[in-house]
Amino acid sequence: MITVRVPAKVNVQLGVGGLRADGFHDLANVFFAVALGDEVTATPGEGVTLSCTGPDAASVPLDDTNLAARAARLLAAHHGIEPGVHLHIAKSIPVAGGMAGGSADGAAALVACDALWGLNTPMDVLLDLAAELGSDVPFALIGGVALGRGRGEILEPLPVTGTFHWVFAVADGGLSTPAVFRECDRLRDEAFVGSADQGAGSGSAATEVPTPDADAALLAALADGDPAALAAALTNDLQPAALSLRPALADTLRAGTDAGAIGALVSGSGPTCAFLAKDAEAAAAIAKALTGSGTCRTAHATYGPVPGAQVQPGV
Ligand SMILES: C[C@](O)(CO)[C@H](O)COP(=O)(O)OP(=O)(O)OC[C@H]1O[C@@H](n2ccc(N)nc2=O)[C@H](O)[C@@H]1O
Ligand SMILES: Nc1ncnc2c1ncn2[C@@H]1O[C@H](COP(=O)(O)OP(=O)(O)OP(=O)(O)O)[C@@H](O)[C@H]1O
Repeated sequence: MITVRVPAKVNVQLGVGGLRADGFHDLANVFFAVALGDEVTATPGEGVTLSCTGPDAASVPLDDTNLAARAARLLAAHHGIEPGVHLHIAKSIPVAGGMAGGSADGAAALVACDALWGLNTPMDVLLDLAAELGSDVPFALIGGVALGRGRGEILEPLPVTGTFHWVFAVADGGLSTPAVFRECDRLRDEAFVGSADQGAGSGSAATEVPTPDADAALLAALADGDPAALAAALTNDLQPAALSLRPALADTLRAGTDAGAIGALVSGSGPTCAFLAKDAEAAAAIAKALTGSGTCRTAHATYGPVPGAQVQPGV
């Protein structure tokens, strides 16, 4: 039996470039791995079977569409073997929450099956398989803090000092990642049509947005371990789209700021909201205030960065 612990992520910068011909967007995506995570346990079995426990377990598909099952099959196919595994997902990461929960389980299943089947697959091969599964999956393998370029799968680990304290406000119900990217494009096209420039280009502003760069002030804040500077530099180009689809998130963001958060943003494609706190004590107080605020289902205090998918010793 192999148990792998895997982190959720928050994007401390999510710069979204133009819509590509393949339907993806080029990103400047600064991933940050947090201690809030899932555990995936692999035991020998026939074929690939799944089970899941946790508050959101009813929303997790237990068929071949589950990213953990897809990961097990992809790894077996890569090595030309028949997969034999039961995967149990102990789920703490909110489902469809913008924290890459499914991607985390995919990464954890790659690592767990690799160990269970004694394959010793090199990390660069695991990263390629992870990128086939989804744009967020490679980061869940490495964890820490990293810049993701391309559609988010081309990773460069970033230097970071110390520990940052976070609070995550979990919403009722999820948001579909493709729907949020589509809304981002729609808002960009709408802004273009309303601008004085209209008529100058092809008429689709969404395809013409240049790919953003990582923000130098944000990278310095991470390297210096400076929460106030990081709070000031947090940005998410998907936030207007998430707020457009779920206007009540503005109340959640305000409730966290009113409770003392030094920074607040929508996590990835949402609807989870992320709050940076000045220390662990402040994070606990903000989580308590948010939980009682009526603007979210629940809130968790946590910290990071933490490593990516890791086999748990002796389990
Ligand atoms: C929003 C983020 O979570 C930020 O880290 C990611 O960009 C999303 O990553 P993910 O959930 O792993 O997404 P994927 O499974 O690769 O893609 C799902 C869908 O999201 C959209 N998508 C995703 C990544 C990207 N760079 N551009 C996109 O437009 C596309 O419509 C794609 O079909
Ligand atoms: N292991 C899994 N855990 C949760 N959802 C999964 C899993 N595998 C597949 N899914 C499907 O993927 C959808 C998105 O789930 P997920 O929790 O990964 O969203 P997310 O955190 O918003 O993703 P991201 O932040 O990467 O955009 C779910 O609604 C579910 O149908």
